Amino acid sequence: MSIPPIRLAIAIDFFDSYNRLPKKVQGKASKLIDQFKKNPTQTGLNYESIKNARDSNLKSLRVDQSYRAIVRKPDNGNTYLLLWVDKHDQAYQWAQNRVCKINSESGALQIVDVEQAQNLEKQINHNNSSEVIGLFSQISTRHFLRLGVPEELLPSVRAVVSDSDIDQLLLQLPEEAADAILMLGAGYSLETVLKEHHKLKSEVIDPNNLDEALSKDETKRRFFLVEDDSALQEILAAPLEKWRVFLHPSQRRLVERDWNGPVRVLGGAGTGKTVVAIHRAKWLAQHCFNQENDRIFFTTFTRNLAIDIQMNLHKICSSNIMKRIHVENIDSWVSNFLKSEGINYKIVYEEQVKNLWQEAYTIAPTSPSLPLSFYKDEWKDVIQVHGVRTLKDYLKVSRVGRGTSLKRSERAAIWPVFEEYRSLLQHKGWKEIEDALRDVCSLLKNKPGITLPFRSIIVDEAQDMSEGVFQLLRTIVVSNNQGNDLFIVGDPHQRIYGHKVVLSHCGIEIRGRSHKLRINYRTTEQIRKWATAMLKDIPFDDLDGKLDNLNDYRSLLQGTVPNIQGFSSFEDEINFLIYKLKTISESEPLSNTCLVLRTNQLIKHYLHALNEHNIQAQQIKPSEPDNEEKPGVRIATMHRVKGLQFNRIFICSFNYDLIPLKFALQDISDDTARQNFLHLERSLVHVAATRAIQEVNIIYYGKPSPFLSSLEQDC
Ligand SMILES: Nc1ncnc2c1ncn2[C@@H]1O[C@H](COP(=O)(O)OP(=O)(O)OP(=O)(O)O)[C@@H](O)[C@H]1O
Repeated sequence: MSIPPIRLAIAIDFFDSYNRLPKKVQGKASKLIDQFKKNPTQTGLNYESIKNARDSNLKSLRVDQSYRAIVRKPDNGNTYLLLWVDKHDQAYQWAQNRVCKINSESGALQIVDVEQAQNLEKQINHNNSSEVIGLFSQISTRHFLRLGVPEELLPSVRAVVSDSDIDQLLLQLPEEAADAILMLGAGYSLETVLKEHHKLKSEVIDPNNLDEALSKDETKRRFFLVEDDSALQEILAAPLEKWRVFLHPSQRRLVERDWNGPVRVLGGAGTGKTVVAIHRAKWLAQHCFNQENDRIFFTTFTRNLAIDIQMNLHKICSSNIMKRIHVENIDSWVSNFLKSEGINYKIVYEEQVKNLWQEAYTIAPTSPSLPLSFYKDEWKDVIQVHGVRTLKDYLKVSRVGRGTSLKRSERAAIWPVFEEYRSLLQHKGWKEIEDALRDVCSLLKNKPGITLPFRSIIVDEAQDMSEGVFQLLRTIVVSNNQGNDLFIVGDPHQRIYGHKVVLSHCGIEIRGRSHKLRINYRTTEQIRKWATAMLKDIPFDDLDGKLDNLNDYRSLLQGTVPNIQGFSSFEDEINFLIYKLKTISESEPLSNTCLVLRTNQLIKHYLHALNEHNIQAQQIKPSEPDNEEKPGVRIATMHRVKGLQFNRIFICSFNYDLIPLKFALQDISDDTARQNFLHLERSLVHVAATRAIQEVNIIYYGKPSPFLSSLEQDC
């Protein structure tokens, strides 16, 4: 008799439990999966019932004498689920408390720990008076189910009266429901939440149709449907990086669809923006732009980030798909493009033009009397942003956002300094990146015969890109009404280079296609909270002229609050640091720990001190990726750690004079520029802290940073 096709789906938790098995047992479990996959009804497989199971479909299978796998055997049909593997008693205990079933309203397949759900309800009720009306009393049971709340957790959801109840609840909800409850708790209307989760309409759900349930985005977050043996072997061979397979439904919805224009995705640190952008590139290359000459341009702010992206793309894309994805940071692409057109001027940055500014400043008038920093900011924020080339244009241009007002006569008086600076640049054969961007735009628009292969552009770290960059990207990928043209991800709270953009000013219309990611996958809730409190009361834009906030941003991981410790001298701080590093090195490689500092100068001091104490250290240099193979603690500036992650972060020398950087601040005379600088400094701390997976240490000597006192009330 021929066996009807078997379908096997493996739960995300199975892979975790599999990875914890001793190597020998893994081999046996892998053999069992193989057997099971071929024919789950064969006689060699002995399904054992589980005594006192809440879900009678859960059975155990023998891996060897001591270990058991837990599977869900269907009453009918041919879809089997592999759920867990563990030592005999632990596996049985796991199974006794769980039910694995289809949510009657959302249609997603869910695994619920019933005992934990009951304890949660008791705990929430215990904390609150029965007189208080639940936060979500207006919302019907059907709506909650539709948003993915399992039946077993409904009493807990009903009992919620405070934010801290929500925090407890989030840890037990399936992720789609956690996302929805987070939004409701943050004050979004039910309609908005239903719409965002594509649940405005109710569906007819067959609670026994596993195949239908497995096709839902929500189920794909926690079950891997085995369709291809080699993919499964690959997953079992190495600890699984979950982002490669299990996208959150809100991530998957952004990736796998045709968009009829530019898309903008915001999300706090660690919410998987880069992961989404990487999967999006793969999906586009596979499904939309799959002709021989089609290319997708994946760009980001720095060269290091581009290298990381390329490496991660390799993990999920075949070499054929990789051929169609071009990854390069924007400045490098601009420079290479100009070279390919025979234009060879040097593109220069702040450090290289310091002396030129000093020289141009010698001709500054005594009235109005303005410091050099004012000229540099005026150049960056007014003249370059608006592409001003003549005095006539400068007299007309809007200076919105600058704190010091200037009469027309004063503008005219200071103009020669800018002219001088430009002529010094010209004399050296140098240009700033903003001018280079304009040159590329004009070449693309005016020079016949230039054709670029890019059908679509993906932008990561969009918060650090200038309007000049977006104008260029818009020019490269001319809107041809075919959609899927631009996919932009970023987080204005992590802006550390100071460019603010309004996408619509660059011809990029994102209305109806702007989305947000809310669940932080990297860091613990305690660290996320601390890092977010650092930004309290600062208004942040949404890259398109409106405001964004982090009210509905949460982590589902728990840990300890950042440890803040002060010392009376540098030596004392170093002694503490050495003691901590030695302790850490007893249980894990120091390469998982990074020391983060405000300046390059400080890095030298710390490297020297570490060396004196025989602690191996690797500096993560500005223009090189971190070599993971090299042993030793990592050390980097706050700017350099952007986009990276480590188990433990030490932000060192968190001193009064260094954070914010006093010598840079005292140079700034313009009030608005000072405010902006302070915001950037806070964002730098936010970025540094959110690189940590597990632990953040803030250490200082002497007087602590003033940023710490503003946190005391919040954390
Ligand atoms: N669906 C997912 N499942 C499991 N882990 C995920 C998922 N999405 C992202 N992650 C993990 O979360 C971490 C952060 O992801 P990613 O770097 O994409 O976030 P991000 O929003 O770009 O972060 P940042 O803005 O802070 O640089 C990574 O370790 C990534 O592997």
